[in-house]
Amino acid sequence: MPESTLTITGLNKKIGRKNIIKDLDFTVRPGEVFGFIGPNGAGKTTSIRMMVGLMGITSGDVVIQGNSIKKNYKEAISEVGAIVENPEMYPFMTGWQNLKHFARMSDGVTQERIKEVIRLVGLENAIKTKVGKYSLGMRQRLGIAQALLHNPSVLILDEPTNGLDPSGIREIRRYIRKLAVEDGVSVIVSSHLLSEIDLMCDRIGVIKNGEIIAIKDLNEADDAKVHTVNLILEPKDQAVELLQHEEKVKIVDTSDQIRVEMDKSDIPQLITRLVAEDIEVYGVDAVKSTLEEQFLEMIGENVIE
Ligand SMILES: Nc1ncnc2c1ncn2[C@@H]1O[C@H](COP(=O)(O)OP(=O)(O)OP(=O)(O)O)[C@@H](O)[C@H]1O
Repeated sequence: MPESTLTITGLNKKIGRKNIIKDLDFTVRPGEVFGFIGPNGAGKTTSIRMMVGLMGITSGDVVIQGNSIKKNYKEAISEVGAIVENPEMYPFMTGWQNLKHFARMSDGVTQERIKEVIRLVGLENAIKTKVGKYSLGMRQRLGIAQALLHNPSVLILDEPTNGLDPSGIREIRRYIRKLAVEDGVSVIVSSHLLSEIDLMCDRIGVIKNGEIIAIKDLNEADDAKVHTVNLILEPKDQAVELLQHEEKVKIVDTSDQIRVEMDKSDIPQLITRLVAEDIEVYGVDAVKSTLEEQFLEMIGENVIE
């Protein structure tokens, strides 16, 4: 198996005099779900439009299963399935009729394959129902089924959870994970809300002002991650003074409780030190900072909607 299904190198998009996408570089591995995260206007849709051949590339390249989108456009694009704008489905036709209709547009999609994609997205029981009666989540799944008809190795979904309720989000998450894990499809999902997609992603790439500012592996063991620790210590002033001299501790707030940031593994040592200095420990509460908080810190904003 190749190490990466999709490789983006030095991708740039200039519109007029504005550099909208700047030197994008990342790879997506086989069977991986990659989250493409950034606030509105960061450049997610523009990047995705270049990846799926809907928009010209100013410089750089997108290589899919070894095929450059610039040099071997047809081969590269045949490996991609995508929902970029809202999937165009006919509400007066059943799910099955819609898929038959789209199957006619690509070469070599068999009846068997149509049944297979229906199973993949779990729409067996609703496939004879008119799409007009589908929930938004079911429509999204039908859209995914359509994008998978020609058996692509990469599936690209722009904001797939947009407008879905929590149960719809859970459904999409489940089918996307299944596609990646059981069928080895590489999936790229974009979102401006990390909380909606972090559970389905193996890695995330954070984009801001057209640049990737961080790539984060969500499967890494996180024991060593920095925690926010709330401490109740007496006498407080003496405790704060001691903490100020601790190299591995960063004081965040002392107005009410004492709040610090530190590695969880350093907590026992700190407590030993406090006790040795005759400080009484009434409470220690370690809270891992959520990915959402880390993300907001990275993009330097408190509100991203
Ligand atoms: N055709 C265009 N001409 C000029 N500027 C454009 C054009 N298309 C996009 N932009 C600008 O490029 C930037 C990135 O837009 P893009 O739609 O890719 O962001 P996004 O991350 O997908 O945001 P959203 O989540 O709001 O869709 C924005 O500042 C947008 O105004």
